[in-house]
Amino acid sequence: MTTLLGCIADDFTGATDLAGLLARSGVRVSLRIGVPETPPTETASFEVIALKTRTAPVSEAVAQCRAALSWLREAGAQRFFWKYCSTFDSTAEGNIGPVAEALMADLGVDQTIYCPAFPENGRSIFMGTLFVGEQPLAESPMKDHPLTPMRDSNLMRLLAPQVTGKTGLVNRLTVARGPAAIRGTLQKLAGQGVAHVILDAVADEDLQQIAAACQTMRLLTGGSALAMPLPGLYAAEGLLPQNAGSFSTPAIGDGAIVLSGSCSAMTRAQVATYAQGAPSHRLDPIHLARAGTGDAKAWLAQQEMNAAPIVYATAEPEDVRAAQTELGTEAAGAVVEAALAELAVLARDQGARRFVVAGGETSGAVTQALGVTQLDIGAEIAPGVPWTYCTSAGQQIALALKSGNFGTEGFFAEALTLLERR
Ligand SMILES: Nc1ncnc2c1ncn2[C@@H]1O[C@H](COP(=O)(O)OP(=O)(O)O)[C@@H](O)[C@H]1O
Ligand SMILES: O=C(O)[C@@H](O)C(=O)COP(=O)(O)O
Repeated sequence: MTTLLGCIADDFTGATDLAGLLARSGVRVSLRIGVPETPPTETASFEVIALKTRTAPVSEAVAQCRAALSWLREAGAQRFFWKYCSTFDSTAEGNIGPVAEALMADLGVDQTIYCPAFPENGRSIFMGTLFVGEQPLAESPMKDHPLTPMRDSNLMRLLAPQVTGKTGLVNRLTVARGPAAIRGTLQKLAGQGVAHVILDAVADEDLQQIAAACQTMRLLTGGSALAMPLPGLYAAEGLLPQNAGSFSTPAIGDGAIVLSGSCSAMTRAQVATYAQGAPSHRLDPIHLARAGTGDAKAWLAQQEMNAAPIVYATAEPEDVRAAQTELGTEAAGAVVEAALAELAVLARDQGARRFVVAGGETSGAVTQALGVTQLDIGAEIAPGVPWTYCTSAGQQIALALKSGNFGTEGFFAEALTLLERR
C-alpha cells in the first residue's frame, strides 16, 4: 500500500505515542525500528520510523533522519511528520531544529510549523510558552531531566539557536479563528522570510484547526497530538483507501517484566506503587559501573516471570546528580541503559513475553537489544502509550513503551491487566 504520511520520531516512546494516536482513527500504522535496511515493500498508509536520536550528536541525528526521509519517500509518501517530545526535549544544539532544517532542504520547502502541544497529557502552548499542566516547562519536573533538562519555557527562545532561519509565532488568538486565519498568517510570515513557525494550542480543537490548515504542507513537525487529526482529514480528502484498516491482536504468553530507566516524577511514583506488590530490584549506576550486572542477573535468574517482577534504575534527582558527578552524565545513562537491555534479553529467555518499559532512551536500548525491527500497534493503555506487538528471537512478544511522563500511578499493573483481558 502506498504510504500517505511518513513519520520520523526522535525516540521510541515518542514513536509508539505517535503511532498510537494515529491508530485511534482505526487505520493500520506500521512502526519500524531504525531505518529499514531493505527497500519498502509491504508498507502501510501510515509509516513511523523510530530513531534514537534525541540526544545524539547533531550530525548523526541529521544523517539518520535524512536516511529515514529517503526510505519513506521511496515508500511513496508525499507528506511527512517530524515527531519530537511534547516537552520539546532537546539539547542547546538540537536536535529538533537542525533535523527540521535538513528535512526542509531535502523536500525543498521554505516553511514548516512546530507544535508540541498534547492537551490530553497537559502540554499546552500559549504565546509561545510551553506549559506542563499549570507550570511553565522550566518550572515543571522537566527541569531535572537526566539528559535534557529544560531550563527555558519559551519555544521561540529554545528553537532560535537551533536553526539558521527566522522563527515566528501564530498565536492562540489567530489559531482560534480557524484554518483560513492560520494559513493567512503563515503566508504573511513566509513573506517576511520566516521559515520556522511555532503555533499555540491549548486544546484538541486548536490542533484540529492547525492540522486542517496545514494538512497539505509537505512537512509538519510537532508532538503526537498534532498528527492525530490527519487520518480523518486525509479520509475527507479521499486519500485513504477503504482497506487501509486495522490489524488483529496476536495471543501473547503470560510471563512479564517491568523495566524502568526513567527518572521522571511520574515514573518515580509508578515504580513506588508497583514495587509494593511485585518482586523488585533496584539498579545503582555507580555499582553497575564498578561491578557490572552480576548481582542483577543473579537476582533475575531466581525470579518467576509469571510474577511480573520489576527492575529499575529510577531515582530521585539528587541521586541522579550524584551518579552523574561520579560517572559523567552520558556514562551514567549508558551504563543503566546497557544493563536494562541485557536484563530484557535474559528475561525473554526466561519466558517473559510482555515487557513494560519506562523511559524513551531506555525503550530504545531495550527494543534494540531484543532485536525488534517492526511493531504493530494495539490497544492504548493510557493516552500516548499503546501496547505494541512484534517478534523477538522467533517469539511473539508485546511491548508497552512508556514515556517518562505519561500514565497515572497504577500504570504498570494496568498495562499488564489490559493485556490479560484481551
Ligand atoms: N539512577 C540514575 N542515575 C543516572 N542516570 C540514570 C539513572 N537512572 C536512569 N538514568 C538514565 O536517565 C535517562 C532517562 O531517560 P529516558 O529513558 O528517556 O527517560 P524519560 O522517558 O523519563 O526521558 C536514561 O539514559 C537512563 O539510563
Ligand atoms: O511527546 C511526548 O511527550 C512523548 O511521545 C515522548 O516523546 C516521550 O519521551 P520520553 O519522555 O523521553 O519518554
